[in-house]
Amino acid sequence: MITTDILIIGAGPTGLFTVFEAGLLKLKCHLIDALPQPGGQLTELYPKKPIFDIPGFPSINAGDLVDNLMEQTKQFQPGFTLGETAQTLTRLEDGTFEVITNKGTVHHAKAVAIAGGLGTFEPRKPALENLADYEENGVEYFIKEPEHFRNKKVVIAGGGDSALDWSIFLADIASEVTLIHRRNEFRGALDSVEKVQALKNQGKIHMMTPAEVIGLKGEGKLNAITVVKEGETFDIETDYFIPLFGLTPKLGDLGNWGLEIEKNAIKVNNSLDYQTNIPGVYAIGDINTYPGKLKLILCGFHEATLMCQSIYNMLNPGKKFVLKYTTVSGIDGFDGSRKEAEKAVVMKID
Ligand SMILES: Cc1cc2nc3c(=O)[nH]c(=O)nc-3n(C[C@H](O)[C@H](O)[C@H](O)COP(=O)(O)OP(=O)(O)OC[C@H]3O[C@@H](n4cnc5c(N)ncnc54)[C@H](O)[C@@H]3O)c2cc1C
Repeated sequence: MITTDILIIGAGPTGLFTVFEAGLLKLKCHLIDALPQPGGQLTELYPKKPIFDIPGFPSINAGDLVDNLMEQTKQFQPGFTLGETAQTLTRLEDGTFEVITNKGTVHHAKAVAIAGGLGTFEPRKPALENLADYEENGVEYFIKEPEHFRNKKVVIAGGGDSALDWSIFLADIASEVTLIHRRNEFRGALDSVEKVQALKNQGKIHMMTPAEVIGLKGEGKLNAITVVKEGETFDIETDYFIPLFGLTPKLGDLGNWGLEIEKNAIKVNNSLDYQTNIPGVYAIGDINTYPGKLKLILCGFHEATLMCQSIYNMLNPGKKFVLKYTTVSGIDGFDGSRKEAEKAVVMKID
């Protein structure tokens, strides 16, 4: 069992920043995310897109922002359960919570922060008759551990950034990489398309376009796929088939936790602390709704900050807490008044 002060469901930017704000208050955090890596939409949907509305950064790539957030959380040593979905929430008699994931991991926490964004991202699956027979038996929708594919034959299908980027990455790891797309044009970044083209020319990636996977074969485990290309049907031997057709966001199990839901989002008390109708359960970032809600990264950061203050007060009733700033030294330009400044900036918790 994993025990923590705040269990954060969702390791997107909002969940990650919560770790920092909670850490300042000496509250320990553990994060669960359905995806195999942190970063939420930023990592999964637009890692290379620049963002222009993060205060202090005139422009920052989404992937770099996630790296920075991870760096910022490090000092508070959060725990991570990645690649698992929070499935059930139970409020125990003493007011604490038990959350169990789809893989049976049990978490115990004093407060729960749902930072689930648009919900879990469900992979779009190809319409293949016996697909379910091969899921986790050769058919994969996420690449959690690239080493898993070392010296294996891999077929990737898709025309977006994920399909291109993983084809490039696995070209150096797998014994054979085949990229199949039903159109001749790819939707991904030009740079990635050029890299794939170069690897194709070097014989490191086989590219098949326009082509489509129409069947899966193998006794118990996948060992071949059937492809149709320009009217011709043939089999390709492979160890893995990885369709990367994008992800669909779903509120999923969170919708069955007794939370007040409005238009696929969790209703919160915005004027105070983003608490839901279940005391001790909060919803922050894209997943919540209240009058005037804006689905922006900086709004998630703000909500996380107010929520942490509320959780601190809930867990420490009557304890005086003076929040000031996080910097204690290096304030350039302060001389005569520096003493006063330092007094003001020390975090005082008790
Ligand atoms: C193309 C695009 C461009 C954007 N550009 C900007 C921009 O320039 N500026 C800006 O401010 N915003 C932008 N946004 C919006 C921004 O990405 C979101 O506001 C932000 O990602 C919200 O962060 P979050 O942490 O609340 O949620 P998310 O980033 O969605 O992260 C939520 C995480 O929770 C996980 N999760 C959900 N349910 C569960 C569960 N039951 N169990 C386990 N894990 C779960 C998900 O897997 C996900 O990783 C953009 C969005 C898109 C799609």
